[in-house]
Amino acid sequence: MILQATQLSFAYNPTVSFQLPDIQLVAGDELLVLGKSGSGKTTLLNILGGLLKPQKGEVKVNGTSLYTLQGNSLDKFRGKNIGIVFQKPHLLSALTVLENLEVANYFAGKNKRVLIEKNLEELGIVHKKQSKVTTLSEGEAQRVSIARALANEPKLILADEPTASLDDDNAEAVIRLLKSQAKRLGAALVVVTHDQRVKNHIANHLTIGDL
Ligand SMILES: Nc1ncnc2c1ncn2[C@@H]1O[C@H](COP(=O)(O)OP(=O)(O)OP(=O)(O)O)[C@@H](O)[C@H]1O
Repeated sequence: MILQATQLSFAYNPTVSFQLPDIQLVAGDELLVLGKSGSGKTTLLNILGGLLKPQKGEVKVNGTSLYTLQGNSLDKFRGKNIGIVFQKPHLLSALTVLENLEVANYFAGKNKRVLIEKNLEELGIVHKKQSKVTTLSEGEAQRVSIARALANEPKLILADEPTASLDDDNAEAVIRLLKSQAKRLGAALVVVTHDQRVKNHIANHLTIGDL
């Protein structure tokens, strides 16, 4: 089992709280998370990614219960095992595209230069590898953040609106890469989206919030 989320609940404050559905994914599984704006999709993804501790329940990734890991070891585990594509790219602005990806490798104790270049190629941005990330368009930066999420060959890939700022061709390339990498790595893939173009590519759907 790659991902096992059980009996999760989370509250930002007494009026904004969520009971979240159980999720079980094995290697190669793909899941699309749907739900209206504000229903808690990003919150769920952050909980699954070890970024937001739930008040109740458990998240197990590849057999490890995330929130039993303390501080540094949770960060290390995340770096090695979980690839997260954020809604807004979080890149290191002083660095180039390639350096951003190499830093991700470095912190996970990996060196995946060949894979990184291949992914950049597939995403149509390999010609930007020496560019500072501040010079990229929104869509290019989004594709770099996808390459970064995949750079450490994670077992769990979590993507929050990964195609939001992309045209049809690039949206297609992104979803193709996420799916092919998940398959190659024996990873599980969870995608949060409103994008109709993505809905047609992932059969397994989960709707959260009031139904
Ligand atoms: N740090 C926070 N403090 C308080 N409330 C928050 C916080 N972050 C999110 N919320 C609230 O929690 C709810 C769920 O937010 P979340 O971002 O998970 O929704 P979402 O389903 O991803 O929405 P969208 O589709 O618009 O991205 C929203 O009502 C939001 O205002």
